Amino acid sequence: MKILADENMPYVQQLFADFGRIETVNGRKLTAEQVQDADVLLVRSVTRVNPELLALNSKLKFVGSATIGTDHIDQEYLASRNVPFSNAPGCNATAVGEFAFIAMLELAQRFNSPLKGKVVGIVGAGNTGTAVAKCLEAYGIEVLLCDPLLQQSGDRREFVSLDSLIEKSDVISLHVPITKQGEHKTWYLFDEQRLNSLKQNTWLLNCCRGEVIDNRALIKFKQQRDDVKVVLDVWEGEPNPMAELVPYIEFCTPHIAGYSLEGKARGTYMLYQQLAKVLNLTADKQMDSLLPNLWSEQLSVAEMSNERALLQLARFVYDLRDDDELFRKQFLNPQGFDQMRKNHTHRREFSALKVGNTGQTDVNWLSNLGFSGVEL
Ligand SMILES: NC(=O)c1ccc[n+]([C@@H]2O[C@H](COP(=O)([O-])OP(=O)(O)OC[C@H]3O[C@@H](n4cnc5c(N)ncnc54)[C@H](O)[C@@H]3O)[C@@H](O)[C@H]2O)c1
Ligand SMILES: O=C(O)[C@H](O)[C@H](O)COP(=O)(O)O
Repeated sequence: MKILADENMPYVQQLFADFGRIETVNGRKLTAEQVQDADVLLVRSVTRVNPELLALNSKLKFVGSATIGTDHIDQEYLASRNVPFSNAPGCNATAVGEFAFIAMLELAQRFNSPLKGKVVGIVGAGNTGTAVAKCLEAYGIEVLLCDPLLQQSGDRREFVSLDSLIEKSDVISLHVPITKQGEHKTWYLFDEQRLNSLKQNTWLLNCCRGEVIDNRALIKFKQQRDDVKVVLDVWEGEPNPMAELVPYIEFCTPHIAGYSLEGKARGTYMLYQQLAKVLNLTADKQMDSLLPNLWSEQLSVAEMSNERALLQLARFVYDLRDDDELFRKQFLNPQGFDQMRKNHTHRREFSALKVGNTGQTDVNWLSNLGFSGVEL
């Protein structure tokens, strides 16, 4: 069996070698010729799986995408050909949640305006939106959720409309899939009009898909509204973000919010399990065996009395400033965006770090934030 896999998918050899012969490819440049004799195709978000890509292949038994998003997959077409498909829902949700939380702490530090006391609106309350809410609520931040689809489906949480969220939130974090049709379509959800409705000093973060914000409108808006601060992990027209937009953005990253080591491993592992199920193969490998040990270091936090201390702890895990600096240097280079993604040093999730308390202050809430807690 020939397994064609994106070269940026970790742990493919460890997990899939028993199932067949693995060939790794550049997912962005994948051609129909390369795919023609594959039995299994494992992709990431940069590969458009559509009739053109599969035109020469008549033996495909499974397509897997190690991602949450599925907008790059023509699922109807796969179904019409009876090719089973699976993505990896939730695989990197914790990574995105922690990324957005860290970005908010960075903004707070940069603008000397504490996160504590602000109201954060989350648009899209699925896996990643819920993961951000979990971090924020652990820290005692008020969270508003907008998700009309979940609301209609009977989700028992409290929801608000998008207009109300915009009106009440100091910070807005976007966590919707990209959809081009229907009542709740998200393509340019934040168009010129909606951007203009943001209240003074709003912070806007986009960690879902670039086209949820009209990036041209955002340039125009930022030219008038320096009070609004923006963090972008995703960009309209990736891998070529609009150069004029970058100077207006506080923290720029190349679509790596979900790039924790755990998140990527989980993505590959979920496909391993799905392929085994579809082809009736034995999946006896464990995900934990893939990951390096937790940090041997245990950080002792005698007290966590101010936001600066929390930011220091978060920076120990992931320093967003490094990725932002690199982005500004490299995004205009040919292949710059993709190179940054390919060479990204996967960060660990909060759970990889044990925090112990030698002081009197109660820091147990750090466990709710995701750190491995240790009582001392
Ligand atoms: N930057 C990254 O690295 C990264 C990582 C993971 C996911 N993503 C993107 O984030 C998206 C969301 O991921 P998720 O795991 O939270 O997905 P999810 O499916 O668990 O949740 C998305 C939620 O958005 C809601 N939604 C849809 N349209 C909406 C609208 N118009 N207004 C409000 N809510 C709406 C849905 O009802 C759903 O509950 C993915 O589809 C993917 O495109 C990006
Ligand atoms: O949808 C997702 O899961 C993310 O956008 C994903 O992390 C993107 O990473 P890629 O597949 O492009 O490596």
